[in-house]
Amino acid sequence: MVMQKYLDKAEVLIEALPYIQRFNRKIIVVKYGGSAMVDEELKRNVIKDVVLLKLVGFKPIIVHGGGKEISRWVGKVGMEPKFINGLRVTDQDTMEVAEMVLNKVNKELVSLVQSLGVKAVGISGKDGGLLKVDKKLSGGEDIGYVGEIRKVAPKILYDLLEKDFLPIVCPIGMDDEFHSYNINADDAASAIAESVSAEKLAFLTDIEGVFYDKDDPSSLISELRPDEAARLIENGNIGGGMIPKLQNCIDAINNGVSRVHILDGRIPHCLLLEIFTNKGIGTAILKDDEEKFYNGND
Ligand SMILES: Nc1ncnc2c1ncn2[C@@H]1O[C@H](COP(=O)(O)OP(=O)(O)O)[C@@H](O)[C@H]1O
Ligand SMILES: CC(=O)N[C@@H](CCC(=O)OP(=O)(O)O)C(=O)O
Repeated sequence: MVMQKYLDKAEVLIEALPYIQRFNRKIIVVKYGGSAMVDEELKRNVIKDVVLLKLVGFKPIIVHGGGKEISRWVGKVGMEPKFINGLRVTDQDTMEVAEMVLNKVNKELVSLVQSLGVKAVGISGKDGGLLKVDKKLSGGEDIGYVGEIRKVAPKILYDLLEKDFLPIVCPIGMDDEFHSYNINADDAASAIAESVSAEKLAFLTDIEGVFYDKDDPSSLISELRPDEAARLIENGNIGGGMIPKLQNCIDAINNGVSRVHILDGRIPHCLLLEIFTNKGIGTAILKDDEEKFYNGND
């Protein structure tokens, strides 16, 4: 019985080894969404996986959200959270709360990584001029201090990676006048992944992946090419926050990121399962010319 347990572990390791070799020294951007930060145990497990990726030689960068936590604090100070097309309407007061909360989440993640023995540095998109933004409108409507990323200056990330730090980025940027802007964390993650030509971009969210029918969990799609993903959006198969997420996946894959995944961050070790096993989980967005692994199953 005990022996079997170790044999199983050895099998897992043997399956993982080619992936460890293939991705050694490669950059993996992990977008860790607030919806997959529901409790401390879950957070610790997700961060443990990212730390492991670092220890076996990958170069992970975490880009995190915290939308739920921002809404909680906005409510605490007596304001009503408001969203238009998935983006938070961000007036001056909301911006202040959002920046405070995202910085708090950022440093909590830094503490977690450090507690697991890896050196981390938490920054926002303001640091080193990482994320330069313009004001973003939603369907022509002014939604306040919401940023559209115009330019990414990844030098700060390369410098941190070179010095062996794990960078943890929160989605706040600055415009040319040095005002702070709130950025959707999916936008920040894909822009950062593109700017460093990441090998992988993984979105950790609160659903198993992309469903063909948004109300039918048995309709999970394992692999999608950019044109298929665009068609799903056009045809109305996709709703809510999954629309900008999938659009970000398409943009990332069309702009130099080799592989993009949407994973259920609530599944223990979802990142490791996706990266180190042949089967994978969630939804992978493939390049146009990449062969599908699950031919016919979608
Ligand atoms: N076709 C679909 N497949 C999967 N999820 C979908 C689909 N259409 C809408 N959704 C919704 O999108 C949500 C994920 O987006 P969002 O809540 O913005 O995630 P996050 O907070 O992690 O960025 C899911 O929880 C789900 O309710
Ligand atoms: C402009 C905008 O909507 N910004 C987001 C930033 C945080 C975020 O995106 O967090 P999740 O990934 O957890 O959703 C917000 O204020 O909620």
